[in-house]
Amino acid sequence: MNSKTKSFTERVFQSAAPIWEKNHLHPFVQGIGNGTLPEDIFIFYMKQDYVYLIEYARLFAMGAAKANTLDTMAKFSQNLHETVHFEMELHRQYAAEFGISRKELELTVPSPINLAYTGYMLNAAYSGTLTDLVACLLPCAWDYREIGLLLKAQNGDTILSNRYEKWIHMYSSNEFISMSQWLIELMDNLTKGLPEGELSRLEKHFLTTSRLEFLFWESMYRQDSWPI
Ligand SMILES: Cc1ncc(CO)c(N)n1
Repeated sequence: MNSKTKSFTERVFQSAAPIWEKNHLHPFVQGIGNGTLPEDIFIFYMKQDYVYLIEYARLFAMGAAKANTLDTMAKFSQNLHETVHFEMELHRQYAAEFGISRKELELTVPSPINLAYTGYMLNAAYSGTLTDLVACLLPCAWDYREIGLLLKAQNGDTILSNRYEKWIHMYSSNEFISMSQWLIELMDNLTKGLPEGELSRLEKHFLTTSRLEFLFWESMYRQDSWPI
């Protein structure tokens, strides 16, 4: 297949495959799937992910501001709403189970990798186009969907007795799947006919945030925070 017949998302799905495979096999991800991930590690992650999602939601708000059509603006606004009221509710529920208040969640100090990840995306989004913004966002939404579906398929009915069932349920839900599908289609529409120079810049964003996803899993597993 040459680059004329391959869509941008087909192209990056292939080039990011080795990174995504590492994400899917990561002991953190596998530990969610089979329920063996230690609770203290999961709590550390939930708190970090909560503040990550505040910045991720901000990217949707910026997407609305940069949108070129009213439909696109409406979709970004819907995704912002769903992230804040639906996805982050998962974190608030787990936190409540673990006796962590909403305030404490919100006051979590982002770890170095967390800050590197959101900082990279925010910088690309503030200084770039809507297409740069979506190229950065896409691996977050798309690979979580891959992980949600994979863990569901790998673990069958045992998921029902898994303490992380709600997490798996969230990322394999119809709402989450259709949100990431919309981003995939938007990305293909935005990149249609772009010159190779621009496509490779956008691919770099996609690969960088895919690698940051890996580093995020890795650093949460180790519970990395600031050394000083
Ligand atoms: C780090 C990270 N990436 C992606 C998602 C999916 O929204 C998430 N919750 N956290």
